[in-house]
Amino acid sequence: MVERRKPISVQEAVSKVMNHVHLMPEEIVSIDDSDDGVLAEDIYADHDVPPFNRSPYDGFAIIAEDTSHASRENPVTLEVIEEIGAGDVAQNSVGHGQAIRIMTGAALPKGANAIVMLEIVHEKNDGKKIEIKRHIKKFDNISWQGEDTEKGALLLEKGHHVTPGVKAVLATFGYAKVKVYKQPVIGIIATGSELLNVSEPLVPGKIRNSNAHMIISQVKQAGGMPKYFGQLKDDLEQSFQGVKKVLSEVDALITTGGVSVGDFDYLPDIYQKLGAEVLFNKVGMRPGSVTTVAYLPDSGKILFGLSGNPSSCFVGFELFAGPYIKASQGLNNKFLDNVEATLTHDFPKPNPFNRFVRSRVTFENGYWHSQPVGLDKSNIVTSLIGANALMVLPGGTRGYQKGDKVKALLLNGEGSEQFCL
Ligand SMILES: Nc1nc2c(c(=O)[nH]1)N[C@H]1C(S)=C(S)[C@@H](COP(=O)(O)OP(=O)(O)OC[C@H]3O[C@@H](n4cnc5c(N)ncnc54)[C@H](O)[C@@H]3O)O[C@H]1N2
Ligand code: MOO
Repeated sequence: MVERRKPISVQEAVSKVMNHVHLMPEEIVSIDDSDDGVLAEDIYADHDVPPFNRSPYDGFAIIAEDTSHASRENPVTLEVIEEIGAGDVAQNSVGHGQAIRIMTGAALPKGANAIVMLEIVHEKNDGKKIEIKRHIKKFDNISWQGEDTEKGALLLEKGHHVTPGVKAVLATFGYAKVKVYKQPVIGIIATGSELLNVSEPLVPGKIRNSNAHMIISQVKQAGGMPKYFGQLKDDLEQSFQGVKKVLSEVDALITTGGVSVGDFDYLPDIYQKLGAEVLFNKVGMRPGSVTTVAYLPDSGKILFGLSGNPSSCFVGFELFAGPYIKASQGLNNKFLDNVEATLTHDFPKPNPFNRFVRSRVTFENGYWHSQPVGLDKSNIVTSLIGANALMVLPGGTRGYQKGDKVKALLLNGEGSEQFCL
């Protein structure tokens, strides 16, 4: 008689995983090697931005009051005394009746209190004089020192993801090198005697291994460095030796398949032989109920036993392995974002467990809408094509109806600090 496993809640399973996160060490990398990394230091503004008052336009730096009576009929004429480009500092200060020709980004010359754009002046005498036919207000068109950020401001806290925008900020403050957390190396092993490599032709009884390739990209998306060790046949001793061998080369290991209660589901035996502590082996969710997570107390490494069924494997990764990888890399926003959405179709399946339905969410007329994609079965692979969210349908109901309000976990969102169902 096979042991009956006792499911724990998804929330409980997530906290068990989070209580076993092993934070990666810090490293210093060059700014262009920090893409998609996670900051291991706070970033403060060590100077004002812009660092000086400057011109946002190509034009002329003038004293605004000189134009107070200017009009179409009565233009004011100013003498151009100098020309400066971005990077230059004017030698002269602007006096009454004078102007300095200035290019975008150049420092505002002393004496000037407004910039007038090139397009609205009339140049005369080979550019030695300009005519202005309207009143220019004091402080018009000045990009002020510190208007972007002031010296001393905390701009980014450690644990922030390095995005292109973050890199612009790092460069602004002279971070040629930046402290980030090392990427965890995540080992991947697919188990199952039925598995063929992607390049092999189909033969009766066999299927191609899709999970490994899916997980490789999920690991990358989560910020980890995938290391794929290939496929293992359903043989206890070989699988045990295979798993044991790769453990020294990885920070965490993901296997797929072999976690259920079948005769050839050897992962539970392998965990036992390794002396691992099983954190859970059944979760109150569909798909992915057999997701198993074990922990090696000696090395602090975690073992994710994801289901072999493609959709279960996908969901198990997104709920548990993805947040673990992000947290081990120090990322604050480690969990999937969620939005409240309106269900676009009836979903009549009764729900004993929480269901995570592959869905497509869209934002229309100020509201999120969530549409299930494909068949909601754990062995289905094609429903993963269009899914950009996992719609959460809490268990214990007779199903859901079009128009019901549901939560949807965004697969491509920015992430959230809290796990929220
Ligand atoms: N008596 C019971 N049987 C099953 C239970 C149960 O509670 N009692 N749970 C079912 C559920 S739910 C799931 S999900 C599966 C999970 O099984 P495993 O995680 O042990 O996975 P396998 O048995 O190895 O494979 C399941 C399925 O997925 C295919 N597979 C496996 N690996 C891959 C891969 N890398 N790429 C693509 N497809 C893969 C495999 O051929 C099987 O069809 O167990 C139920 N049974
Ligand atoms: O674990 Mo299975 O994925 O519930 O369908």
